[in-house]
Amino acid sequence: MSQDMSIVEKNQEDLMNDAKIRECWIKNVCDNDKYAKFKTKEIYDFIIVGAGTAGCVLARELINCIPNINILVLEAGGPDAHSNSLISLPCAFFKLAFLKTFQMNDNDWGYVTQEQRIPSLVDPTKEVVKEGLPYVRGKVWGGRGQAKEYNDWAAQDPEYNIWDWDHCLEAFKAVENNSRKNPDEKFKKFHGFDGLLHVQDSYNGIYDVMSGLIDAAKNLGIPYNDDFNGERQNGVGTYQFTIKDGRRCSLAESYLKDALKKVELHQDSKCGSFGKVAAVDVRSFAHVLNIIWDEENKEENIAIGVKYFCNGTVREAFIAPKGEVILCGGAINSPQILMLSGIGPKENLESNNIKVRKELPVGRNLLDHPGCCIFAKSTPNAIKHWKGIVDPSIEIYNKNSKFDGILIMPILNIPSSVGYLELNSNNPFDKPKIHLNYFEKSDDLYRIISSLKLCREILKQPPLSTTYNVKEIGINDEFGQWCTNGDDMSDEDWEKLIIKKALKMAPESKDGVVNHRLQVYGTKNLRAVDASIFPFIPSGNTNAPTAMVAWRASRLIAEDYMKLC
Ligand SMILES: Cc1cc2nc3c(=O)[nH]c(=O)nc-3n(C[C@H](O)[C@H](O)[C@H](O)COP(=O)(O)OP(=O)(O)OC[C@H]3O[C@@H](n4cnc5c(N)ncnc54)[C@H](O)[C@@H]3O)c2cc1C
Repeated sequence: MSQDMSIVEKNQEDLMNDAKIRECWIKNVCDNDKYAKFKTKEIYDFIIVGAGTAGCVLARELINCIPNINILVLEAGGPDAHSNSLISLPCAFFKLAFLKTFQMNDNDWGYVTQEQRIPSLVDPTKEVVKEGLPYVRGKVWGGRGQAKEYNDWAAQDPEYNIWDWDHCLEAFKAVENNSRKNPDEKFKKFHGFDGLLHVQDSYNGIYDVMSGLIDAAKNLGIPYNDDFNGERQNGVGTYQFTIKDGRRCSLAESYLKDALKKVELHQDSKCGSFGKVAAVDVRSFAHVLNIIWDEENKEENIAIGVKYFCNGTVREAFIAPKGEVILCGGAINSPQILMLSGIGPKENLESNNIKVRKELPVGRNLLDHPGCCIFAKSTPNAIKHWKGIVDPSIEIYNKNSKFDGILIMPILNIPSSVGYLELNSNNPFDKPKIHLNYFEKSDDLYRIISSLKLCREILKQPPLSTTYNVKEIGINDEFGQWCTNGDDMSDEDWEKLIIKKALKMAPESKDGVVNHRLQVYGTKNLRAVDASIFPFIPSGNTNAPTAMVAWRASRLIAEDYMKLC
């Protein structure tokens, strides 16, 4: 490698300044300029791109697993305390989405998906067209699924065994800090109590009407479930939330801030002065543009650092020997960075004047959980919030809204339709084209329509219909357009209503982009560790599975690093 890979030398004054800046970071005050002037050359053992769920867990786990390393975390957004305070409100997403306010602030990437045209389920000779959707993606420091799904990850090849349910459960438990009161042995088998991701039962307890909703579902033969992250995922019941003291528990708040506390000074044995600071540095408003490759060994695609934009200038950060660049930019941005760096589908790269270093199906396995809402009025003040599941492939939950009533939202947890994304241009600030392909496969449409129909039946059941005077008032798409209030919807009406709108871990022969150790095929020193690597999307909310992936990845990275010592 061409760079001078000696560790950045710091004198004692620098270290004191570092400590001050670190303190500032912990208080959520960032001052990039001040920081930048103390660095002569930016060299780190690990460069993590993105301080979202995966980046925060990974930074904390690596700094604690591997002795004497330093880590740079580059995040395009800012610390979360700077951002919209609604982020920490447990139920704010619905408000944000409906009001479209989230996309108007700096904590979002402002993506809009491509228009969709799919064959009609009712009349296959026709097409149903739906325009692009605002696609919220967090730009800020930042359910689990079923055992079978992780065993499917593992079944891809013998070496993928490290992702079977037992290994994943170990990681889920390691990150979890569950505060359920008096957990029984069965609960303890599936949950952790010492991690930093706080999980709790509904903050407000169970309202009468929630019990009413549960009873209404039970009337239709749906069994009760008191732990959707336990042995089975189907049934009706209340969810646990990643909340601490009434606020959403962000991984930045827990994992990243904990990572920042660890600072070790290592003496340089030759001159006796301080040689290395082992710590995590986080740089906000630092947009990574592309990977820097070792141009002396072109064929090997050796990552040696990243180019990033911060405070109006393009900067470079490099990795030390044995170091790695780790992409944690999320399901849209990690593929985009790879493609901008020459790793991706040949046609899309060449049409954007990007030299192809390695042809891989980057961005071709884009999976998501589309949903739809059904609203019903009830007696005043009956509901605050509640969440439950009926079937692991379809999730139904409700939240309070501007009227007294229930909002039930079926979500397609196991979609058959697969989307993709592609570069719009070779400009790193340009948004990629996102093709969600929601409901492209007719069984997705069939399942979501069936679940909406089931919701209507639940709403008609006592005690909802009797004690709470619940009456359906309409169905609404994901971003707030009222579509209908009819009882007499034809199949065609249902269809029109609903159609509105990645880096796979797998063997290379099966369209994989990263291997079982999350290393990008055809490259060296480069991994992707985030929600983009799911080979199949877990049938639940994806935050905890992403944290689990990052925890598992930290162990794999540490193992590989130690082997090189
Ligand atoms: C609106 C919304 C609501 C959600 N609600 C829930 C929920 O209630 N429960 C749940 O379990 N899951 C939820 N999710 C999903 C959850 O947020 C994701 O599963 C999780 O954040 C994925 O983690 P990640 O690390 O892959 O990506 P992210 O958390 O998105 O992190 C990626 C980070 O990388 C940064 N980044 C990207 N590109 C660059 C670049 N070029 N340079 C520097 N930094 C970059 C981004 O700014 C971001 O901070 C929700 C998602 C959304 C969008």
